[in-house]
Amino acid sequence: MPKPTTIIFPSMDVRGAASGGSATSGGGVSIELDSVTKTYPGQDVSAVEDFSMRIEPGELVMFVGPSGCGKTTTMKMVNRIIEPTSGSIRIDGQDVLSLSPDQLRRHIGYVIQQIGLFPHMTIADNIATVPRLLGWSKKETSARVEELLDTVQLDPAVFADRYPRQLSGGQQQRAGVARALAADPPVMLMDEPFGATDPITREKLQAEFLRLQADIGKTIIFVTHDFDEAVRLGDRIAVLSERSQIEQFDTPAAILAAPANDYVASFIGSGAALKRLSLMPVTSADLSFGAPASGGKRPQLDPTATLRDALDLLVVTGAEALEIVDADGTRLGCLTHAAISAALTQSSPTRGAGPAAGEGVHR
Ligand SMILES: Nc1ncnc2c1ncn2[C@@H]1O[C@H](COP(=O)(O)OP(=O)(O)OP(=O)(O)O)[C@@H](O)[C@H]1O
Repeated sequence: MPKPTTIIFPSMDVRGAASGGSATSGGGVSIELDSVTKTYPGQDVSAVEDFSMRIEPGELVMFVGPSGCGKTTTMKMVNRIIEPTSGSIRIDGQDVLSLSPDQLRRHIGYVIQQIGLFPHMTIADNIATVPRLLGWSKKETSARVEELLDTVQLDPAVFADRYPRQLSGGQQQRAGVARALAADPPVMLMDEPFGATDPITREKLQAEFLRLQADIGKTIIFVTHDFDEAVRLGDRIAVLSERSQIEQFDTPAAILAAPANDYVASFIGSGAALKRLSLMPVTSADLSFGAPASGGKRPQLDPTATLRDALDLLVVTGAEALEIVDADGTRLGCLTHAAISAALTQSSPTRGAGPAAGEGVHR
């Protein structure tokens, strides 16, 4: 992949030179917001007030909160679609207010719910927009377009020359992600990117996105209304209330195990224990090695499955225990209801701590 013509985030200079040009080589950079406030003209109350947060390179941070709490305003100040009233924002240590907004936006991927593909341009031309603005050659640009269409699982032979209206909602969303990744930006801002898709497409896009992020390791701010989406995707979740006040900022496992207050607890909703089990691999429970009880055959589960999968299987089959067996057929032990309950109790992390051992199976 060609290198951007202008490097605006200092550490990207080093990484860009060393990357050798893979499709997904960018890595991420830190984002720091320091006492950021936004008061819209004519408004008495700020939409965002005194917001401070540091996001580590390569981290995927979810902003969750009710409609109107200031999630989008906070996020859009990072690429200066909205200008802060006061405070500072640094990307890779560099003050974004010192950069030209156009330059800044070419180095920050942006994906929104409405997708924002240009309707009169083909999918290939849509994806090529930023590389062209950055002065990449035709050959480099078309190679990049093809590579990205492959990355988001849209066959270039089928989709490159189509127009957005000739794609399904989920396909358009994938093309939107490809366009945001075109110039390999170190930072991505995603505003309810999967919000308009049906539940099945949404789950598929989330799974694809997790696989992609495991490779590309961008620094991502991802806005969602959906707490379950935040749990599934986020390295950390910021639960926000009015004026973007941070009620809790921690890993999904830590928030589920120890919500900071009633507001956060109400946001988690029912089923916190089940949500936590979906973050824990079966191997985080104590597996026992006794012989199968009544000689009957027990249902089997792969060690990559979660404790939530295990509980589902126990309930559906009515079995008293499951056998955990790896892909080579080696028996790792058996898993009981009691062991699942014990794993849940033992793994309760203290507030502010990282994920408990074995949690975080989604990444
Ligand atoms: N251009 C604007 N002028 C005045 N007020 C605005 C403007 N844009 C947003 N607001 C107000 O700022 C507050 C925060 O809006 P924002 O869009 O950031 O919230 P949000 O949490 O992203 O909401 P949603 O989840 O519904 O998208 C809201 O009260 C909104 O009405």
